[in-house]
Amino acid sequence: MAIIIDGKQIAKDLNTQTQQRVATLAQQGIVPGLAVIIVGDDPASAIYVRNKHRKAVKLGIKSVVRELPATISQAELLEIVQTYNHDDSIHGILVQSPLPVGLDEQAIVAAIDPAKDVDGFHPLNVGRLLANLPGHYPVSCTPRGIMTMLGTLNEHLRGKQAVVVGRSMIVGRPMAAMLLNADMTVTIAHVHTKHLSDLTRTADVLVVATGVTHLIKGNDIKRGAIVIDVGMDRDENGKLTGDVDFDAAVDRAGAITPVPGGVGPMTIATLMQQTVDLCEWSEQLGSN
Ligand SMILES: Nc1nc(=O)c2c([nH]1)NC[C@@H]1CN(c3ccc(C(=O)N[C@@H](CCC(=O)O)C(=O)O)cc3)C=[N+]21
Repeated sequence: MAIIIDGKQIAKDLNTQTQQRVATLAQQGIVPGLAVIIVGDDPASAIYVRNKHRKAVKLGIKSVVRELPATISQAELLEIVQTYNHDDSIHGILVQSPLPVGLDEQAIVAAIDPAKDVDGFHPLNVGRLLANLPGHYPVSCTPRGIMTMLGTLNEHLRGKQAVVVGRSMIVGRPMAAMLLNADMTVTIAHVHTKHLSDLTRTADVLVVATGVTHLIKGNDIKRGAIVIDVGMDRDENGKLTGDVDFDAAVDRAGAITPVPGGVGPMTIATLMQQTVDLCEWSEQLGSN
C-alpha cells in the first residue's frame, strides 16, 4: 500500500505558517492584500472564488473580490487591472479563469504588474521559471504546491525520471520546468503521445493533469512511484475523482495523492503563501 499524501493536512500546515507570517507583518503595520477579479457568472468559478476569499480572510489577508458582468469590454477590464496595479494595499492580483468569450485572457494577464502576478501566469514570470533564474518571482500555484508536497516525502529527486502528462500553461508546462529545476529528467506527454503507458511506467514521479477521468490505470504505474493526480473530474455518479484510477494505483505506487484532498487544497494554500511572498518581496522583507 502506498503512502497517501495528505494534501489537506499539508495545506493546513502551510496555512498555519502563512498565518504566522501575516501576524509578523501586522506588527509592522503591513497587511498583505489579494484582489480576485471574476467576470461573468460561471457557478464553479463563483465557488472557487468564495473559497479563496474565505481562506484569505481567515489567515488575515485583505481580500477584495471584484465581480464584473460578462458584458464588460476588454478596455474596461484592463482599466480595472490597472487600478489594482497602482493600489499599494494590493500585493496579488488574480483574474479567475476561464473568462467569457470575447475577452483576451492573455492580454489581460500580460497587463498585470509582474510583481503582483499571484498566479505566476505573466509571460515574464513564466520565462524566469523556464530559465530557472535566481531571485524572487511568483510561479504557478498548482505545480508549486505539488513541489511542496514532494518536499514532505524527503525523497531524492535528482537524476530520477519524471513524466508529466498534460502540457497546459497552468500545470503541465510549469510543472515540467520545476521538476527540471529540481534536476529531474523530465518528459512531457500529452494527447498525441504514442505508447503513453510505456512512458508512464518509466516514471519515478508521475504527474497527471489531463482532465481525462481515470486515464492512468494501475499497471501504467512503476512500482514504488510517486503519483500526483491533478485531475478534478466527475465520475458517472457525479462524484469528484481524478485522472488516476486511485484504487488500482494505490497498490502499485509508493506514494499517491487522493482526489479530493490532494492537489486542490494545496493550490489554494499556495496562493495564500504566494500572496504573502509578494507582499514581503515588495517590502523587501523575508526571503521565502
Ligand atoms: N486565475 C485562476 N487561478 C486559479 O488558481 C484557478 C483558476 N483561475 N480557475 C479555476 C482553477 C481551479 N482551481 C482550484 C483550486 C482548488 C481546488 C480544491 O480545493 N479542490 C478540492 C475539492 C473541492 C470540491 O469538493 O469541489 C480538493 O481537491 O480537495 C480546486 C480547484 C483554481 N483555479
